[in-house]
Amino acid sequence: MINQVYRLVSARQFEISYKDKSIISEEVVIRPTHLSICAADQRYYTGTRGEEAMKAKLPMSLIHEGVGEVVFDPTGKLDIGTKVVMVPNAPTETDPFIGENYLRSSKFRSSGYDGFMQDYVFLPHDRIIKLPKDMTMEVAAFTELVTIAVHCLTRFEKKAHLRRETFGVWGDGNLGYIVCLLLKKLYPDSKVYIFGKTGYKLNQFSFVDEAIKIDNIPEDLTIDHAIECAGGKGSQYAVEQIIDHINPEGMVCLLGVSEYPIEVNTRMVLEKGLTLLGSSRSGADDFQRTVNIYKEQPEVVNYLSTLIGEVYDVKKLSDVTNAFESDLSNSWGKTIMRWMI
Ligand SMILES: NC(=O)C1=CN([C@@H]2O[C@H](COP(=O)(O)OP(=O)(O)OC[C@H]3O[C@@H](n4cnc5c(N)ncnc54)[C@H](OP(=O)(O)O)[C@@H]3O)[C@@H](O)[C@H]2O)C=CC1
Ligand SMILES: O=C(CO)[C@H](O)[C@H](O)COP(=O)(O)O
Ligand SMILES: [Zn+2]
Repeated sequence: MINQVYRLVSARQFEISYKDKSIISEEVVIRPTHLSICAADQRYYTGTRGEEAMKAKLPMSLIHEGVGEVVFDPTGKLDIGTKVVMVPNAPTETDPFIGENYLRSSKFRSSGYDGFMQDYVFLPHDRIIKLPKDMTMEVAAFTELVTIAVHCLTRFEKKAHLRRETFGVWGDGNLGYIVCLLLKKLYPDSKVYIFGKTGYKLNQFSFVDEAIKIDNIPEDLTIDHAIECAGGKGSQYAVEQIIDHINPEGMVCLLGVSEYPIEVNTRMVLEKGLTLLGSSRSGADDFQRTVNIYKEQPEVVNYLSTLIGEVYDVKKLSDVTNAFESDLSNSWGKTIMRWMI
């Protein structure tokens, strides 16, 4: 069959390409239904990812957050119409110590390898997770972002010391919201503070113990562990404040992506004996864990629906451009594309 793949060819410029694909294989054919825009896609779309990376990775289909429906399963295991979330990481080997998302040999969709902006996506069974039948698909669309938080907190749980009385989360956006929500679910007896820049965004964090503006942090406030979800240059300011307010031997989980190297006060990292734990992307196990949370704690899905921003019906390529442009000016929530192209 001929599959249409919608690729970014240069900043702000998409083109259609045609790929011949045989359906006589082990792979399941999925029709994407809801796609969600990540900050990483925006860095490619706007060209801010940097000239070198743009040159090396384009042309490339964007989007690594998405769900769809099974249209054909050669093994017959999945019924046609089954709603699934697609795993963007594609490992080519396994390692007993290194996670699939950290293996340098793994491919990641929409980072040098075609993403989900296609008519059909072809995936092996281990890259597909079945969703609950009654799942809100606009929320399911950004499941990959939820898996980032699940992955980070799973690693934190294994590596951090056991005093977890207070957590500080820096970044009053999508990822900060998800991390705070999961922290309150995982550690109901702990205090969770969100640190951000904007009053109306901080007001959305109704479930945290305190929402604090970064220019108004009490000097004597301390936290046991911190999660940085700011990104860009904001990561540097966030890490600076984290180091000031974290207790000795705390863990600083780094999630925000910065295009440029940021400065870190290593003297105080040493003096306080801090651990910096970077996490990037996620693996199939994190997706399964996340879908289990959706099933077992449906109130999490309700809270996540606060993050549904603009929802666009995409029927032609110019609708994709409109969705990306509008996402740039939306200050709260995720932009979702109902994939009807
Ligand atoms: N590690 C990983 O695997 C992943 C990392 N990411 C990265 O995480 C980051 C956050 O993503 P996302 O939540 O979607 O983006 P958002 O833009 O929604 O959130 C970032 C928020 O942090 C705020 N902020 C900026 N500087 C500071 C600061 N010094 N202290 C506190 N808050 C600050 C921003 O405010 P304002 O907009 O006003 O500047 C914004 O509200 C991005 O860099 C993204 O690329 C995303 C997915 C996966
Ligand atoms: O968003 C992400 C995962 O969800 C990562 O930030 C993204 O994969 C980084 O990739 P790139 O190097 O292409 O910017
Ligand atoms: Zn992403």
